[in-house]
Parts: sequence; structure tokens; C-alpha cells
Amino acid sequence: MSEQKSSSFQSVPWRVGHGFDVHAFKPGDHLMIGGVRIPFDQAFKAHSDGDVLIHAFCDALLGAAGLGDIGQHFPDTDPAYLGIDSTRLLTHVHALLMSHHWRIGNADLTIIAQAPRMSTHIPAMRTRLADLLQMEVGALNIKATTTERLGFTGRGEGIAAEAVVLIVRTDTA
Ligand SMILES: Nc1ccn([C@@H]2O[C@H](COP(=O)(O)O)[C@@H](O)[C@H]2O)c(=O)n1
Ligand SMILES: C[C@@]1(CO)OP(=O)(O)OP(=O)(O)OC[C@H]1O
Repeated sequence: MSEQKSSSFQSVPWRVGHGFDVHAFKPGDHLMIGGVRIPFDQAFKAHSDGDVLIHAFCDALLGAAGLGDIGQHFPDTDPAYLGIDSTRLLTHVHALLMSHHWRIGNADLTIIAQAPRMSTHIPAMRTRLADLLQMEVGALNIKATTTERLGFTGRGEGIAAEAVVLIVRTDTA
């Protein structure tokens, strides 16, 4: 690769990232998803509050910026993160991105769950996360799908989430 092509790659002002996470269920009475408490007859098995959507979102942001993954930044062996509210992890990841001169362009998040029904909770999730990240709600889409009763999500053993993000440089003209 020529010197010119190499340096023009370095100056690309946007990057994409993808995140994926899964948490299994245990007996309980609520789930935290997208920073919102959802009454349910199960809870997440996790070191933190188990917010699978926020974890996928953090991984997408870290991936886009080339900054590793959530487990490297917040190890599940560290008692500091036991039961932690995952919105605090997202706030930390966002601050890290901003310190590396990135802002979030847009994000598209997907919850993969047979139950509970997410549609009534999605507006609250979008507002909560957009407020935390100082983003327009319109740039933070959240959607849900079942897997038509197939696989571990379809059997009601847990929930998965995926996230795709675009991040934009803040230090280019
Ligand atoms: N846990 C879920 C899953 C889905 N939805 C909504 O239902 C629509 C249909 O889902 P399919 O899996 O049949 O595609 C979907 O578009 C979601 O809006 C939901 O609210 N909660
Ligand atoms: C969020 C962290 C924080 O300790 O723990 P978990 O709640 O277990 O979640 P996971 O997505 O399995 O891994 C990232 C962890 O480091």
C-alpha cells in the first residue's frame, strides 16, 4: 500500500461497530433492559445488573473505536462491578470514546426475546439512553424480535441483543 493510501485510511472520519450479548434467566421478578426496569417472572444471571442491550451497545462502541470489549474494561471477576447498574458502564464507555475524539453518529439496537413484550418499553429505553448519551432520540433506534420460538431465546432460556453503531471523529474539519 502506498504512503498516501495508508495515511488517507487513518483520516477516515467515521467507523462502524457491532456488538452482541446474551444473558440467561434465573428465577426473579424483573429485567433491566436498555436502562429500564421491566417486571417479569425471571431475572438475568449476570455479574452486573445483566442489561444485555447496554452490554451489546458498549461492545459496538468499543469495537468501532478499536478499544477492545466490555469484559476487558469491566472484568466480571472484579467485585466493583457486582450488581452494577449498566447505565454506569455505558456512561464510562461514552466518556472514553469522547476522550479519543469520537462521537456517536447513530445506533441501531435489537433485542432478541420471545418474552416479555418489549414494544411498550422501547420508547422509555430510547429516551433513557439518548439522555445519558446526549443524543437525539431519532439517532438511537431500538427494536425487538422473537425467534418464532426457535433456539434458546425461543425456548425462553434467556435474551440476546445486537447493536450496530456509527461513530464520527470530532477533531476533523
Ligand atoms: N419480545 C418482543 C418481540 C417482538 N416484539 C414486537 O413484535 C413484532 C413482531 O415480532 P416477530 O418476532 O414476530 O417479528 C416486532 O416487530 C416487535 O415490534 C416485541 O415487542 N417484543
Ligand atoms: C458487564 C460485566 C461486568 O462485570 O459482567 P456481566 O454482567 O456478567 O455481563 P457480560 O456481558 O457477560 O460481560 C461483561 C462483564 O464484564
